[in-house]
Amino acid sequence: MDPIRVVITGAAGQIAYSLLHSVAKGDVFGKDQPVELMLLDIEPMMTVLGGVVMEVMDCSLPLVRNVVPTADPMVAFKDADVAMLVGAMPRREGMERKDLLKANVKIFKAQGQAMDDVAKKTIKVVVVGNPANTNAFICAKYAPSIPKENFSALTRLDQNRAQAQVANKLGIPCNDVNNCIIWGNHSSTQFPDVSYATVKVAGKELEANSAIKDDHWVRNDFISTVQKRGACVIAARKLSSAMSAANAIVDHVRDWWQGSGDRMVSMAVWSNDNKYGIASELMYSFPVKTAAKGKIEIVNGLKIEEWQRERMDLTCKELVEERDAALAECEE
Ligand SMILES: NC(=O)C1=CN([C@@H]2O[C@H](COP(=O)(O)OP(=O)(O)OC[C@H]3O[C@@H](n4cnc5c(N)ncnc54)[C@H](O)[C@@H]3O)[C@@H](O)[C@H]2O)C=CC1
Ligand SMILES: O=C(O)CCC(=O)C(=O)O
Repeated sequence: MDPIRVVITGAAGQIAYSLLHSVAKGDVFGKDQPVELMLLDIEPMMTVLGGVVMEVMDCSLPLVRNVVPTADPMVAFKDADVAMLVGAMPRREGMERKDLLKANVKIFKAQGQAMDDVAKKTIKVVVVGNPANTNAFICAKYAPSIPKENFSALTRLDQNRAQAQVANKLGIPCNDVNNCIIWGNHSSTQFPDVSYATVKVAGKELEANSAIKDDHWVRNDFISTVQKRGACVIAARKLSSAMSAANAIVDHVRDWWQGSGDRMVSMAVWSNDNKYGIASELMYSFPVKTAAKGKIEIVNGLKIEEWQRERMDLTCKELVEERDAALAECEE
């Protein structure tokens, strides 16, 4: 099989350090798919990145056909099939993710422009660097020759956090929880929702709500725990999540490349195809299904109650504000 060209930005940073091994050994694209790794970081990090390249080589992994460290986006994105856009400044304690907008959004403008010039038009892009949804919007906007459907932002970490909270509440393994949804922004306004989730308890498939039997928890503590999880990790580690973020990137891109099957998963995607009344031209997280190497389809038609509507609209409002601020920043 021919190798695919996979770009990882922020390649000298902490998330990439956890991510590279999984990508290189076939956890994302399959155990028979060779990869060329295009590792982008900024010029001052080239020595560190050189060390990362040595380590990738020293893993002696058969699927790795080439590793290219570079500080030049035009080199990194040339003919790229997939891009995992991690490189950006992380927030520190006390900041909201949108406080990073000014520092980070122009990175994604420049990378969108580079992709527009040199990447394959079929490239699949996941944006991780925060504020992830809005950075993905900017990246897509500045790559007009690439379909908007090829861009996404990571909310899988939030989905995994939600699944883990439900599993913990019921005392069951995480893989017995399915279809938890993250609506909206990867921020403290996000809406983690178990209304359509199913769980397996004592061998029986049940609706999550009937198994949990605690509406107050589902509408309050559960939501705020997931919303604030990133901040709690920062408070404890003095660094933002990295292992769990890398794990979520693997889940997101694997499901996009290999298909999600019958499961709904959450991805922030171009909002224009939604039937939930969410404004167009946003990167909003929805329940989606994916066919292998195919288009991401929003799962439309789920019944929405009033209390859900309010939360979905609140996070939408924040995304509209972020988008407008980002556009103003990019036009300066
Ligand atoms: N969406 C999500 O679920 C999550 C998002 N994040 C975000 O991911 C980003 C990266 O986090 P970490 O790896 O922990 O940060 P880090 O600081 O360890 O690494 C970031 C790397 O990006 C590089 N970088 C900066 N500007 C760049 C550019 N223009 N091109 C290429 N590389 C560039 C830096 O030199 C550094 O090596 C942060 O913005 C963080 O907030 C983190 C966890 C979860
Ligand atoms: O919380 C942050 O700002 C950094 C990491 C992150 O986005 C997360 O852990 O969800």
